[in-house]
Amino acid sequence: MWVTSDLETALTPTAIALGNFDGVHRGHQQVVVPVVNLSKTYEPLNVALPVPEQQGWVDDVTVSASQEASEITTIKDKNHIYKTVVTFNPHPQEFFTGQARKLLTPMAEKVEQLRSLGVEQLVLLPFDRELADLSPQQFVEKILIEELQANWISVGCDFRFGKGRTGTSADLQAIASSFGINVNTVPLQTCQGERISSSAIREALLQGEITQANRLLGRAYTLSGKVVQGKQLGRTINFPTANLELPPEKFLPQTGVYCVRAYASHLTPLASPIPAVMNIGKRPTVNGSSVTVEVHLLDWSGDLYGQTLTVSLEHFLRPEQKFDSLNALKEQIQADAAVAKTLLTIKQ
Ligand SMILES: Cc1cc2nc3c(=O)[nH]c(=O)nc-3n(C[C@H](O)[C@H](O)[C@H](O)COP(=O)(O)O)c2cc1C
Ligand SMILES: Nc1ncnc2c1ncn2[C@@H]1O[C@H](COP(=O)(O)OP(=O)(O)O)[C@@H](O)[C@H]1O
Repeated sequence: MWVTSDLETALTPTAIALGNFDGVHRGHQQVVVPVVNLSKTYEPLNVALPVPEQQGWVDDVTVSASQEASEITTIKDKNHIYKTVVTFNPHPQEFFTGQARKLLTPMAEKVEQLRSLGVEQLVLLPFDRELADLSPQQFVEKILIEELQANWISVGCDFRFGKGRTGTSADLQAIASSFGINVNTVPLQTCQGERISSSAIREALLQGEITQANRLLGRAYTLSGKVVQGKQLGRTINFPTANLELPPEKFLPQTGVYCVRAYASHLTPLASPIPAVMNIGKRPTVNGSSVTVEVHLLDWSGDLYGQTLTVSLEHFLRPEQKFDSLNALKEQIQADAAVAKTLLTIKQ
């Protein structure tokens, strides 16, 4: 997938899903998938082809700008409409409040999720004063049509854009149609009567309602990070734990103990996760001070330091407790592991 924050290097013409898409949840997927599924025979409305000078191909979860320039020219095809997600960076709310937001899908995870849906390009519009001041008409004309040569646009029905968030999805439809461009407006999606939204997923995660969060997401919530050193106490109680270093902006669920599946690409094919237990918390038993995320892989041993480990959350098991001794903690972790094995075996 091609990732760019520079409009001059965007691949055009485009079919665009427009929005913030934090979480890439089931509602977001309803907006993005029609773009991906757009018929291959769809005729481009225009064929102007500026050749990009910079590149940022992302073939795995790492966002980088290190690939070969020749790759762009290889796939550039004047009859091809690039299936594109256009989003804002930083999030407009972050720009206006100056406060960083915790994210369900930090950039690397968002890229991976969109890529797995079949998106070919992610355009990260730098959200600055100039962009914030564009009227809805100017935003559509300058950004979507002139710069990105949009042929087709998909948005959620609650999408707002342009100066002061004055533009609605109906305005987008009216403006775009004056240029002969169709807008697909997706109604709000619900799941068992509840609206699917990033806020509902955050709320469920904060309550430890993992099944509900996963249902709204359409997949299991994941945490992904590099394995770093801890206090090396785990091995002394026969429960070594891989300590995950997460992006600082990653949204964390309620603290406590979870039943998870662990994926490490260097160890197992992605299809074969390793059952595991995880603790998110301050570890009061050992007088820990900061929140850590630690994973013990069941019936497994090996060296994980420096590797990237991803865990998918399956069940919340219990809140974190302060035990009188390491031995008491060890007995509880044994019990947690037994419950996790049962839960994961039943589900498989
Ligand atoms: C499944 C599981 C459950 C845990 N539960 C608790 C707990 O209830 N209270 C606590 O203080 N620490 C808990 N921990 C964290 C341990 O205190 C921690 O893994 C141990 O101190 C070793 O950490 P280290 O190897 O990073 O030094 C748990 C860890 C795991 C893997
Ligand atoms: N089953 C396992 N689950 C997690 N880590 C394991 C396991 N077996 C071995 N390890 C290794 O042990 C390390 C954790 O040991 P631990 O004593 O808890 O040290 P630390 O405090 O540095 O995490 C992991 O980072 C990994 O390299």
